[in-house]
Amino acid sequence: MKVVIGNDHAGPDYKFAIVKMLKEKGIEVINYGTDTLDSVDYPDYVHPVAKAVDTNEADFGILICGSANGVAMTANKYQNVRAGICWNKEITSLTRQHNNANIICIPARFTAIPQAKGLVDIFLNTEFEGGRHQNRVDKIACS
Ligand SMILES: O=C(CO)[C@H](O)[C@H](O)[C@H](O)COP(=O)(O)O
Repeated sequence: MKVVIGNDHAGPDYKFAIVKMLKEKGIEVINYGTDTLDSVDYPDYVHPVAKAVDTNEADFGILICGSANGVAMTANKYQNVRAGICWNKEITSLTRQHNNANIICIPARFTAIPQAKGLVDIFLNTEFEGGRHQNRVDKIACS
């Protein structure tokens, strides 16, 4: 499994903890996020992640900003990206099971680091259910 990760200044510590966890599990992870707390513009760090997922260079993406809204809005501009904002376990499971999300967006300013690590673990280990949900996912595209 190949994972790409991006974050703005709200998320370096979250990113470091998540990357460490993934590497310990033997998962390949590429860091496109900023590594400092200096203020940046989140789209600059989202586009490389979304492009990698959109083109199937990566299996999954992880995006982190303060509220998760900005990174999700940017990533969902890409035709093959389904980015969902995840802040608890059940929402995270459903985002995979029902929506076949390929990018998890984590609100760093509204989750703790251990919680965020747990959500990533759930996201990467939950299967899409298909069936009626496949029909709905197929209708997301606007053209
Ligand atoms: O949450 C975000 C975008 O949805 C970003 O993390 C921004 O940082 C957030 O909008 C707050 O901005 P600030 O410059 O960190 O105050």
